[in-house]
Amino acid sequence: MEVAGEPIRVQILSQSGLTRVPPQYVQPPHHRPKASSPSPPQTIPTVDLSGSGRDSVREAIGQACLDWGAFHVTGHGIPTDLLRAVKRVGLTFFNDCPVADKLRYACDPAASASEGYGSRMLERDDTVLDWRDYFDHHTLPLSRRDPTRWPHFPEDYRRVVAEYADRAAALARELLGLVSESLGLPTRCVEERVGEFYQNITISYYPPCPQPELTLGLQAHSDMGAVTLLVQDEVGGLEVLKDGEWVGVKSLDEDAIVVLLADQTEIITNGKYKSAQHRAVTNSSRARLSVATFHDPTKTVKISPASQLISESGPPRFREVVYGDYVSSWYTKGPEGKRNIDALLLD
Ligand SMILES: O=C(O)CCC(=O)C(=O)O
Ligand SMILES: [Fe+2]
Repeated sequence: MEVAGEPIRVQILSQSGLTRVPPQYVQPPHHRPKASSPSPPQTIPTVDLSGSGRDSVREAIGQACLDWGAFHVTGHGIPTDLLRAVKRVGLTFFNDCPVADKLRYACDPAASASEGYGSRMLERDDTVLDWRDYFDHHTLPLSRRDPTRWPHFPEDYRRVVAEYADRAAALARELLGLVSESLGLPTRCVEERVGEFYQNITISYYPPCPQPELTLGLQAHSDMGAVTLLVQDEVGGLEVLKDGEWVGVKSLDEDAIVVLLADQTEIITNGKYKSAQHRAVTNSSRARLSVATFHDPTKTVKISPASQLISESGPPRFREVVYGDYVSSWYTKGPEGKRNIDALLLD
């Protein structure tokens, strides 16, 4: 949707006081969120990384990966103040920066995952739009990191995002180590197959929506890389698919981080662990902010199941893929649940 050549932002729509969402944002009935179910909702598990002994932490991670592909971590060592700060700077940018200033950082609407302030996720313009604006930051490797392309306001924005990026990468490495060990693999097995992290941070802003029952903040997908860390505020709206049902992921206490296994980890583990399908729903009263940190392979890396997990009785389940080809397919075809990883399945 374009206004005078400038792609519109959902926040501007939301603030215009409309009472019905424009048709481009209306999901087909089978994609719409359900009214909350009366049964007590189950939720993703929590793993305390500072818990007693690596054996039990490894076991808890393994079980969470088998059952959900998504879990909260606490005791991870990233200071709560830094988690608070990364949400604060994001929210300040969206709430307090004048639109004209924000648009100085507009991302290139023709390129997928380009850095900056945007709203549309896919290149295709025939898909239903998400009720979301975002700011995407290229953070690792350091050769991609140029904080002058990030907001200048509030004044500690760039320092906070850079500091958080480094702490998140260290945590992602630790988690992939535990994932490897939980499958009986050497600690660095999954990390080595991923190679040097390509890390992006997307701060998503979901404005209040006049018709939350018709829209999605972010359509159902699994993340394409290796592992995603997600910091969310207390508003809530993230949902994970479990046994065919969408389950809400409430924010826990302030230092909890949501971990989502992504598609390349599913391939490397030969499908022993599945990537988590997730989406974001909207609400009519409160804007929501989340900070997603993606840890992906470099585009030239070839990803295939770890040889240690392959045997005569357990043949490879996925064919090898060059990660860059996977990314291109994801952005051109769209996620549609897990169609991109399903396309790699061997008989
Ligand atoms: O905002 C959220 O909770 C989900 C964000 C997400 O899934 C993504 O950016 O890939
Ligand atoms: Fe995601």
